[in-house]
Parts: sequence; C-alpha cells; structure tokens
Amino acid sequence: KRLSRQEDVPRILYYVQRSKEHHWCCAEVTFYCSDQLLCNQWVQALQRRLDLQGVRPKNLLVFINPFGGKQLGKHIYDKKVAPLFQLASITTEVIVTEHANHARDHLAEVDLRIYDGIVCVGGDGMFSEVIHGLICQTQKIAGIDQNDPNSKLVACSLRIGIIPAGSTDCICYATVGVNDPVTSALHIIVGDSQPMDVSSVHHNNTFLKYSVSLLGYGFYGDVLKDSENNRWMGPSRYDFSGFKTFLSHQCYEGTVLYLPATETLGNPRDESRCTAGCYVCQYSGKLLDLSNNKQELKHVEEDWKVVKGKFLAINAANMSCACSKSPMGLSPAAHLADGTIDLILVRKCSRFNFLRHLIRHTNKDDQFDLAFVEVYRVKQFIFTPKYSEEDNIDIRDIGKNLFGQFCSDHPACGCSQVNSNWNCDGEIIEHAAVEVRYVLFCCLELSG
Ligand SMILES: CCCCCCCCCCCCC/C=C/[C@@H](O)[C@H](COP(=O)(O)O)NC(=O)CCCCCCCCCCCCCCC
Ligand SMILES: Nc1ncnc2c1ncn2[C@@H]1O[C@H](COP(=O)(O)OP(=O)(O)O)[C@@H](O)[C@H]1O
Ligand SMILES: [Ca+2]
Repeated sequence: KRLSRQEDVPRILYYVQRSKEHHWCCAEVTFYCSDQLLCNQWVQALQRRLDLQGVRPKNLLVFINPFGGKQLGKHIYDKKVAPLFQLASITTEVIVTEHANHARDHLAEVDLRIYDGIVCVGGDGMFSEVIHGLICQTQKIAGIDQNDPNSKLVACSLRIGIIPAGSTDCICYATVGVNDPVTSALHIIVGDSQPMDVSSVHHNNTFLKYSVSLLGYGFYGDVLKDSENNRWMGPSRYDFSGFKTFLSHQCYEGTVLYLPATETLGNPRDESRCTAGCYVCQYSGKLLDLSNNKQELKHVEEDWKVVKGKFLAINAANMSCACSKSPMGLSPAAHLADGTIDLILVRKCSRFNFLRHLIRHTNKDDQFDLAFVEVYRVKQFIFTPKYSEEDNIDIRDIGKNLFGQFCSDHPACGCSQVNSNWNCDGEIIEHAAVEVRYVLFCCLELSG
C-alpha cells in the first residue's frame, strides 16, 4: 500500500471481519494503482476467484415480514442488508408480505430453480412459514404424502437465510450465536451453510406442522396463546404473558411415550455445545441412518418408554433454543443437526421451584438438576392428554379464567381439566394429542 497520488485509480476491497462475540462486520481497504489496465486485471482475477467458489449465492428471493418483532423488518433490510447484498453483486427479488402465510403459499407454488436461496426477514414464525412452503413444494414434486407419519421426506435443496427482525429470533441466535442483521447478511453473502433438524407434528395420522426450534406444551403453549392477544406490545408481550402464565401455575395431566435416541453421540446433560462443523452432528447423522436401515431390514422392536403424570411444561427442543432471554437456551447441549430432539418434562411443583427452574435458564446453573425436571434425547414422542379433546372443546366454551378450569375432583390441586396447546416455533397448534418425530434436515445459509 502506498500513498495515493492524484492520478492513481482508487479501488475498494470489502471483506468480512470478525468482531466481538460472534459478530461479523464489513471492513474495507482501499488500493491505489496508477496503471488502469493492471488495476482492472486485479479486479477481474479476484472476481474470477470468487465466482469459482460456487457456494456464494447470486440470486435470492427475500421475504420481509413488516409486522414481526418491533415492526422494523423493512427498515432493517433496506438500511443494513440490501446495501451489503448490492456490494456483493447479489440480485434479489423482494416480497414484503401482506398477510400471514403469504410467504408459505408463494413458496409452495413458485418455480424455485432460478434462486440460489431464500432469505426471510422476521422471527421464528416467519422462518417457519418459509420452511413449510419449501418442504411442501419439495414433497409435492417428489410425490410424498406428508400426512403419512412414516413417509421418508426428501430434503430441500435450497438454503434459507434468516435476517433477525422478530421477537425471540432463537433460530438465528442458536445458529449464528447472535441476533445481528449485519452478521447474518455476511454469512449469507459468503455462502455459509448449516444443516438443521426438522421434526413433523401429526395428530391422528394427519400432518399438522413442522418444528425446528421449540415445541412446547403447558407453560410455553400458554405463554404464546396469551401473548397473541397482546401483539401490539411487540417482543415484551412474551414477558407480560410469561409473568401471567407463571402466576396461573397450571399443570396438565397426560402420558408421554418416547423413543430414546440410543445410537447417537452425546446426551442432553453433557458439556458439548453445537458449533459450526460439529462432530456430534456429523457422526450422529451417520449412526442414525445405519440404525434406521438395520431396523427396516430386521423389523427390530423399538424400546418405547412411558412417563405419566401432571406436567407444568413439556418442551421438545430440536436445537438449544438459545436467545437473548436465555443465552445457553432451553437445552444447552442440544444439537442443530444430529437427528434428535431433547424432550424436557417439568412435573408439577411449587411456584417457587418452577421459578428456580426458569431462573436457571438465565445463568450458568443447570436447569435440569432439579428433582421435578427430566430430560431425554429422543427420536420420536407421543403425547396423549388425560382429558379427551372433544370434551375440552365444550369446556373451553364455558370459558377459562386466569386461573383456569380446575380439576373438579380436587379443586385445590391446580391441575387443569382444560388442555393446553402446543407452541410450535411460536405458532399455536390447537390439538393437545400429538405424535412428533425427526423427519429431515434442511440447510440454513448461516453458521456459527
Ligand atoms: C425469571 C426469568 C425467567 C426467564 C426464563 C427464560 C426462559 C426463556 C426460554 C426461551 C426459549 C425460547 C424458545 C423459542 C421459541 C420461539 O420459537 C418462539 C417464537 O419466536 P418469534 O416470536 O421470534 O417468532 N418464541 C416463544 O415462544 C417465546 C417464548 C418466550 C417465553 C418467555 C418466558 C418469559 C417468562 C417470564 C417468567 C417470569 C416469572 C417472574 C416471576 C416473578
Ligand atoms: N404481512 C403480515 N401480516 C400479518 N402477519 C404476518 C405478515 N407476514 C407474516 N406474518 C405472520 O406473523 C407471524 C409472526 O412473525 P415473526 O416474523 O415470527 O414475528 P415475531 O417474532 O414478532 O412473532 C408469523 O406467524 C407470520 O406468519
Ligand atoms: Ca437436534
């Protein structure tokens, strides 16, 4: 580098620089050259090198949810992300969604062959829409019936990038390590990728939804249900509803059947943390494939376990679910792409004990080291509520006050006769009885 002279041609080279705690930023260096021809040769040579990499996207389809989080999605994209895409010569088709499921329905039909990836600007709910659209189209083309819980789904070939602009943003946080739009945009530009587990949720052999982060019944289901009435509060609706739900202290009775993931590496209480190139994910994927093939060949009986009881929360974490509220997440040792789900059962306990459990999500203490909390690494589970769903509809009509409809035989036991609902990546599933299994992994255009 030498000092510029008046006649020198300045050229700016932009590059990615790592900064504090998983943050990336765009830095630049200016070169001066007095020979225009030599300068152009340098630029072309660098461009050819970049083109050869192949993983960098050239054409992206972008969905922006203008109402996610603090309603800043459009602003964040225009101000922080679009200029970076332009610098990286990425062409984009941008769709600002006009209603819920706009992105999902568009993706289920549109010809995706012209895109190198999809970008969603929003929260986990928006990511869920995109993934539903992509998976549905992929299965339709492959002729696979999503309603059959035993169908082997075909993985999607397109990658999805997330620009965080939602309320929890745990999918972004758990994959990148931080919820920063510039960091995510740079991961997309350099073509990073991270495979990710997807589970399917069925009810009576009918497909309901796919889940990638949290599938939660009881506490997180009730928080979500209540928070939907307070969307105007933005992200703090979860704290408000969390507080209300904590006070109501509802527990729900039912039976959980689960199939332990015995063939994979690691367990939910080990010290491993899933990061880019995670060896647990690489080996567990292979081991699971081998064991599934063996079971298909030999028709091996699988060893289902049963847990019955009254639960404050039943949480199925496909990934750590780390977010700003809980930097280590609901299940700190969960893996992004190991083909398993961490099933956390919080049995009925006192408010004080439940608060102890919750607070441990915010510090380094072990939230599972409590007598009323169990955690299992599973491939599949089934939940059956004690009270039939048909009866529940009648009870719901009567109305549920803040403290719920208590158990008729024990008014003081705090157990609700009304079922809770499932929180599936921030979307409500009305059915209480569900069957959940790992179904495939898809690729994110990001990595930690
Ligand atoms: C006393 C403090 C306790 C703090 C406990 C924090 C536990 C946080 C675990 C968060 C797991 C999040 C899993 C992510 C789910 C998301 O997919 C999903 C959708 O995200 P999106 O809106 O971006 O689309 N988000 C959610 O379902 C939100 C769940 C948020 C739950 C917050 C609960 C706050 C609880 C506050 C209890 C306060 C008790 C105070 C008593 C004095
Ligand atoms: N234009 C729109 N109007 C209303 N709802 C929308 C729109 N676009 C997407 N949605 C829905 O908004 C919900 C929440 O989106 P999300 O981006 O996850 O924000 P948040 O993190 O605040 O929940 C999703 O269920 C999504 O389907
Ligand atoms: Ca997993």
